[in-house]
Amino acid sequence: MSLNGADVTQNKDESPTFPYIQESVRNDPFKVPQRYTRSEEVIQKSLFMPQLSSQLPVIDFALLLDRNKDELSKLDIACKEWGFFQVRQVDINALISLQCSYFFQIVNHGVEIDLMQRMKDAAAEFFESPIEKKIKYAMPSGGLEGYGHAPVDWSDRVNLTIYPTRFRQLQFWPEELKDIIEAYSSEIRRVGEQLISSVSLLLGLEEDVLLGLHKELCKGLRANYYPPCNAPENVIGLSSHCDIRTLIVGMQDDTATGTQIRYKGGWIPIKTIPGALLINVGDVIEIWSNGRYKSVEHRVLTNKNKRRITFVSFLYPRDDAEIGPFEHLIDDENPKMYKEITYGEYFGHVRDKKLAGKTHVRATKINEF
Ligand SMILES: O=C(O)CCC(=O)C(=O)O
Ligand SMILES: [Fe+2]
Repeated sequence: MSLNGADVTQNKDESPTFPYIQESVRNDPFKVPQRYTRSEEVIQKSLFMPQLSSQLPVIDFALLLDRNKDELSKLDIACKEWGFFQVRQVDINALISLQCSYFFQIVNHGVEIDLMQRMKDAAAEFFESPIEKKIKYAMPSGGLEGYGHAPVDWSDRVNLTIYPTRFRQLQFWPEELKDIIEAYSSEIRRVGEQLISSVSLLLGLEEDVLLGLHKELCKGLRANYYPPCNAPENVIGLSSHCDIRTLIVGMQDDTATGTQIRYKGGWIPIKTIPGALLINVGDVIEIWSNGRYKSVEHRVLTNKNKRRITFVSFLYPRDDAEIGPFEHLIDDENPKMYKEITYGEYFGHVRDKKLAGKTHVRATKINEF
């Protein structure tokens, strides 16, 4: 049975049950259906390295805009060694509670704390509203946009294309989120464009080259909702994956953690500074840079008592953009690692595949053909 495209099944007393995790938890907070239970091997324990997660590089956005050499080289190291970093807003109140070392790493990404909070509040209100209201925006089966759920992961989501505006599918935009999505996305696009320009300089190109190669900078927004789980050690909120885009600008939930990055064969939990934006390198930069910068595997675990909402803004090229490695980054020491492909071909190749660590970018590696 299908209601507005969403998969809906009937249970014994004929009331519909929706395949959304949040609804399942609402109906029975103690139940963890078998299909979400993952093996111990898949779940793999997290490494307890608090000193490492708090060292996630912090980039000073204002200095980056001034093309400050030290900050650019910090960005270079962040992209090379971590693939993940954070940019933060100056917020004196939050600073007071921080360790001293962070005082020297204050950055200013310029996105108003109030705007970020309004995005969080509006999305929380949407997710907490009755299913009958949310289902109006349900992602059709096989579709990519709208209010959906991960098939085997413990999360629901709203997924939307934001830019270029002609690609928008407004029927999937919750009415009450429209204005805030517009305001938030425009700010995040500004931050993303500046970061891509900085990466362009680091790769030895003029600052507008990388953006130009996108043909048009496209942007998607995903709000992830991770309901609490009675057996968090048995489920995964979002399976291990690398993002197939250029650059990803995330806004974490300051009230609960869960996101982890692959580090030396293990997993380390990420804890961002309140007000920070979390940035990660996607496959497209890995390919363009011939592997100098890596898109890092990450995953999300869930919490027993707390729900968690995160926002991920994906920046990526238009389908006809070429994404082969730059010639000047290929030499005897750095042989060409990936083959030329258009972004559309790359996306087509991965869109129907399951989330699975680094398998996607590996498929474009020269020696795997
Ligand atoms: O929720 C998060 O922090 C990460 C989500 C993520 O990796 C994604 O949506 O691709
Ligand atoms: Fe991701």
